[in-house]
Amino acid sequence: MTKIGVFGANGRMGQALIEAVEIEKEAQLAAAFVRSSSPFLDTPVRALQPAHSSELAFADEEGGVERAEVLIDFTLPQGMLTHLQSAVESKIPMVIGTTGLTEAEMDQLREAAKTIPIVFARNFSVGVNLLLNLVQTAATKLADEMDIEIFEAHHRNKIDAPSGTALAIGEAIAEAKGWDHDEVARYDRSNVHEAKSQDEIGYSVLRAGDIVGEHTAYFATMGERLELTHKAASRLTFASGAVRAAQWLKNKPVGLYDMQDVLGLK
Ligand SMILES: NC(=O)C1=CN([C@@H]2O[C@H](COP(=O)(O)OP(=O)(O)OC[C@H]3O[C@@H](n4cnc5c(N)ncnc54)[C@H](OP(=O)(O)O)[C@@H]3O)[C@@H](O)[C@H]2O)C=CC1
Ligand SMILES: O=C(O)C1=N[C@H](C(=O)O)C[C@H](O)C1
Repeated sequence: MTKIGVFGANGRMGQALIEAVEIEKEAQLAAAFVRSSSPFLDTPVRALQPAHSSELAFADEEGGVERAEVLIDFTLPQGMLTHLQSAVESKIPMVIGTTGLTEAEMDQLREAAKTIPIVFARNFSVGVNLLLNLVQTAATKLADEMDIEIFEAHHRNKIDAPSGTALAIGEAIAEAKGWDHDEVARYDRSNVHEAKSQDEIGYSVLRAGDIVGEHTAYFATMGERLELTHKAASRLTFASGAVRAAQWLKNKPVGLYDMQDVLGLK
């Protein structure tokens, strides 16, 4: 049995995580943390999740992390870093799915992984983690003159863009090509008045309605086009992956892992 603490428990992913823990027989919800200022503080988890089986109430994130054997964070970068500090102080392993981190914030995460075991992934679905391998195959096997573009679509409330997954796909392609991702990433063509070059990775973003998460990598040349697409139909997909990662991480040595480590895809 793995006792799990969820930060941002009232959020979209927080709610999906509570559901995923409930479904997993070998996991138990030890704490559902919200901000000190949250209107949900001290209200029963059942108020948001009527099917939840325990008497647990939403708890203040500023204390009590030691109730959990593994902590899970899908919040925002600033919140995640505060939660990470609590995890490090209490030496509790942490699964992190928060996206939109700057390089400096990533450095703090890497530093924390010298003290506690961490799984950090910008997408916890099995399909996307396989896609990261498939795009590397496409990038190395297809002819050099391919145009490479990445498209992502998400719900209207997503804040960061391009999505963490889109960037992970681009970074995987750049690695396979031997490119520096920062040098080849093209986020905006509105001021580029010239033809597309084959040594760049273009990104495009759509935000609309309730789209859970869709990603396509395009490899295109004259006469043919390969499109590799993943579509998530439910947040439970990511949440179940994160719970699986938490169970996997529980007894692992200190270090930084990703979902490909959890799934054995490396
Ligand atoms: N890696 C993956 O597979 C996936 C990653 N994500 C990522 O997860 C994150 C959350 O997404 P989602 O659930 O849709 O977002 P929501 O806005 O629904 O939830 C965010 C949660 O974080 C809390 N929060 C925000 N800021 C802080 C802070 N400074 N301190 C403490 N808590 C804070 C919010 O609390 P409050 O309500 O009080 O503001 C809320 O509970 C995003 O970064 C998203 O990209 C999402 C899906 C899959
Ligand atoms: O914010 C979301 O919703 C999602 N975020 C992740 C990302 O930025 O890639 C993963 C997933 O696509 C959903």
